[in-house]
Amino acid sequence: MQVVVPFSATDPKTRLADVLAPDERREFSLAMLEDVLSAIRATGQEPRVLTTSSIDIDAPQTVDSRPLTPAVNDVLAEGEPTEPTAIVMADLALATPEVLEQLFSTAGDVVLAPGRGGGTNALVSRHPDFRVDYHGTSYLDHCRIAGDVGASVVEVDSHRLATDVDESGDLAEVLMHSDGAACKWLRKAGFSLSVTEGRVEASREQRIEEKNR
Ligand SMILES: Nc1nc2c(ncn2[C@@H]2O[C@H](COP(=O)(O)OP(=O)(O)OP(=O)(O)O)[C@@H](O)[C@H]2O)c(=O)[nH]1
Ligand SMILES: C[C@H](OP(=O)(O)O)C(=O)O
Repeated sequence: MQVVVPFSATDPKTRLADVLAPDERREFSLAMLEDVLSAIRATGQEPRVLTTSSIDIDAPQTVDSRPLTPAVNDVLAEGEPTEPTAIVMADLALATPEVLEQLFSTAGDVVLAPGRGGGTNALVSRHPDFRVDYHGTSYLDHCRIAGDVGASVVEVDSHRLATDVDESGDLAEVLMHSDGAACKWLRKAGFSLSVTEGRVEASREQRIEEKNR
């Protein structure tokens, strides 16, 4: 199986801009990528990163500056017809080898791990004609596309794979359910769990320069 991890290197995680500065978003994205690559390697697979520009990581990488959908569709089109392809997003900071193994070993022409909010956080394609169409309700779109090419679809129901880290509310999930590089990065940056009106959230201690203003 080829396992490909798409990664946006230039201006990643813009939806976290309310809580993280641009450099911090880049660092935090790389920490999540590190966690995802480690979890994939622990399943025995060797991941390849599909990145928008060259990055300094210890993993094979392919640079493709085009948007996500055409870049991934080229990977699917160029794969060996007999070899399954897995696409695993780089912002799955809660991913473990166990849930990835479940994804990789689930039988089906197209195996989808939906994200909360309509996305497709990870998939395996064993069908030569399956293609992706990311963003919006991509989970529903991928079910339809699979149906159109006559591919069977199986869903993997996993909290860890459903939790992609997009918005500030998702940071609490990382602090609660991970102890990897992304969690450590958040703690070092001053984030911790707090409970406000019965809701758990990740709040950040005031930075020293702000306190001194
Ligand atoms: N290769 C590649 N990967 C992408 C691209 N856009 C997003 N990704 C990756 O695809 C996954 C899902 O990304 P999104 O959450 O939709 O986008 P994001 O750039 O991480 O965050 P936002 O700017 O907040 O939308 C993450 O692993 C991203 O790093 C792209 O244009 N090319
Ligand atoms: C790539 C996109 O991610 P989201 O924008 O849902 O995080 C999707 O899964 O379609």
